[in-house]
Amino acid sequence: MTRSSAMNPAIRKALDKLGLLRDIDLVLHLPLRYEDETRITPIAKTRDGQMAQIEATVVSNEVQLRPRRQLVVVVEDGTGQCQLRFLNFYPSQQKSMAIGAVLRIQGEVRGGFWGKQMVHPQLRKSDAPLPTSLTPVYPVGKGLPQAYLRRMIVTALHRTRLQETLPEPVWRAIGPPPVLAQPGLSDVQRWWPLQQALQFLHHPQPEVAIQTLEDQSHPAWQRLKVEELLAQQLSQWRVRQLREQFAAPALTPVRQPGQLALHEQLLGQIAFDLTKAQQRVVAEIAADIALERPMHRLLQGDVGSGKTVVAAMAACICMDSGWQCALMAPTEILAEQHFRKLSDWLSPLLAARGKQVAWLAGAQKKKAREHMLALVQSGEAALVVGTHAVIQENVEFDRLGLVIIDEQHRFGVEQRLSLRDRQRSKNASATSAAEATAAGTVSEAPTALADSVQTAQSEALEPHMLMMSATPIPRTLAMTYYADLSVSTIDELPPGRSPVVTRLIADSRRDELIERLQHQVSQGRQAYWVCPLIEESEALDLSNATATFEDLQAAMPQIQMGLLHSRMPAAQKQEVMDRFSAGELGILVATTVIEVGVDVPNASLMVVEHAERFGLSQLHQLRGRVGRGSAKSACILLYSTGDSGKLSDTAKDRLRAMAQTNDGFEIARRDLEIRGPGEFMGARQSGAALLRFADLEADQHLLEWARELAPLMLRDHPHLAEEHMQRWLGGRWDYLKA
Ligand SMILES: Nc1ncnc2c1ncn2[C@@H]1O[C@H](COP(=O)(O)OP(=O)(O)OP(=O)(O)O)[C@@H](O)[C@H]1O
Repeated sequence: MTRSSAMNPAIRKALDKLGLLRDIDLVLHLPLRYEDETRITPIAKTRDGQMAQIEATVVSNEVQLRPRRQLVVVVEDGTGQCQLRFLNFYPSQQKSMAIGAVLRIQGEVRGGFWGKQMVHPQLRKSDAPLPTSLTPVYPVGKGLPQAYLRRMIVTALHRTRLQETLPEPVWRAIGPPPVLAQPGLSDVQRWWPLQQALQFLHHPQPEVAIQTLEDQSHPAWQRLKVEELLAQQLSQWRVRQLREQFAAPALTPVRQPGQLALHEQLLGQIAFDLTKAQQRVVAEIAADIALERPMHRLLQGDVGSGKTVVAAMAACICMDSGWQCALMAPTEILAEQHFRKLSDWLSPLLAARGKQVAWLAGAQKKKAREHMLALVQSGEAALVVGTHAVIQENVEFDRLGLVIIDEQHRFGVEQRLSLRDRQRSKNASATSAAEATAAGTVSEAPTALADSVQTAQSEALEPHMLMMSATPIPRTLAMTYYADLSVSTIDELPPGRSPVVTRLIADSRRDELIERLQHQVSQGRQAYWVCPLIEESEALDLSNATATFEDLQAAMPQIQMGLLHSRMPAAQKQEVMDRFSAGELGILVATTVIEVGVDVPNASLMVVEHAERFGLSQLHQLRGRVGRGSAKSACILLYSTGDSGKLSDTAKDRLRAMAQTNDGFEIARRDLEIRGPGEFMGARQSGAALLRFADLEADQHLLEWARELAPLMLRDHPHLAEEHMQRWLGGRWDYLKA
């Protein structure tokens, strides 16, 4: 598109904001709705609430001062009269509506005591020819006039000749796209060529039912949705293909003669047997990291399903193969918890091999950090656990084979990439030095080492990635935005868990609740009391939690309580957590720092204050802190209706969903329904292309088709596939490569 250099800056800004940079972007900017300006309706035939166009003569025109200053014009067309009201108007407008003027008037008709009325209708000269197609109404930003955008789009449509990227030979093997069955239409009639579909959607003929356009069930819309979904699937497949070109170390455990491998020793050491689901996902991960291309796998499992031990097994297999493993968590509390658990399990086993577990976190003292960095660099730290500190510039690994990221939602895509990219080059040099000293288990296993060194010599190796998430991803999302990841799902809880009972209680019954809680805690149960996050201010957050803590202490003086919030120094946080874990504290008052991963099986009660302020997945995470042992557990969602005296509909939906189900998948599905994919996915999708036209739930049948076609199209028609992605994703394609 050649943009005039004289373009008004506000318009330029609005166009940029809408991503309307090229002709094709304009052509793909489709109407929100349509207005029918093709017909004139006699006033007598207009209905209350209808958008109508009338043509009539002005019979009176006056400025009234009550109830406020307004221009009231009455028009008549021989079948009836209609009153036009303008609250803001220029003298020139008043003039153009002089008595006797014939006008074409468009607006919503309202019936009232004074007869038919239109408020702020649009006016046109009556001698302009009537359009022959419906008038599109486009999404416009601030500063972009609708009429201006309409003209730009007409020009762009005129200039653009779209090559058909989906001719029949492309999809012959899997059959035509399953566009909505329209009685009486053949497949071909339903499958509109793209150019025709776009022309039509911008300027549809008036005889088509507006309903099928606005609910997007019309074949032209279906065509567009298929296009969009296909572009998205193609890009995900491309990401996968690109990644598969990179090389990774094949992590195959090597056992020293006469000694069990680490992962075997770990199994012998933990106090429980892995569930079938845990065994299956360990096997899936082991098979994947044994390959010489980087694993990119999501390990999902509901809260409390036992992901940590699976991560530990993966780490052991990596170390058994002579490579280092890094495990990162989004908060210090969680990272520390992982560190403790993994150190308990593995430190003695690693010590016997001259190796250890290292700890890296932001709040660390300089000396301790330097010591850890040296261990990581020399390879003596076979396992490195920490927060974001693990991916900072100055952390150099000797030979990093596997990165495990807990709660991947909270790590930005860029952070993940930074780790991967730095490591890719680092591994290249580390492995090409044939003397690479591996973790003890393989230092005397020449074949495995020689093999991995050989593969690494010519190419850079990139570590395998395992992302863990306790927010299960609904199937439709997994098929679209996570299509570049392999997924392992722990779909079974460890035995002996009883479901958490969830109750909704109004804040007005707080005293009653405190009384019951006091009774339960005095019987030896432990409880969390969670205070809401106040987004605008961390300070408010803190004072809120502190105030609640003080109130609760005053109300239950004989109960030992602890307070936990994100501003506390790490050591103090740890001390409070330790005392709670050890059963010394009956109640832990906390902000959402405990949301992810905190594991104190003995705690069986949870109160979430102002539950209406939390998101659904977040509530599910919080609730997952109880019900982790065999004791019966309960979660009380305290809600407050605030000044308005009632809850918003979404808050009601969320709280009801929580009370109805404990199933993380069901909760994720409802969360997606309530929030939509953009918010649901948070960081992962910031800036990335979300679907504009297709709807993940409603258009699932089209999605399945696109998913089936994408790999075939890339293989058999790569040029058309490329053209298709360029058309739909344009500049956003680079981001998706991440
Ligand atoms: N197979 C098993 N049998 C019995 N207990 C198990 C089993 N696997 C894990 N556990 C125990 O279940 C609890 C929850 O495990 P873990 O902390 O790994 O869960 P998680 O999946 O990480 O949950 P969250 O996402 O809520 O943090 C832990 O106390 C763990 O020791």
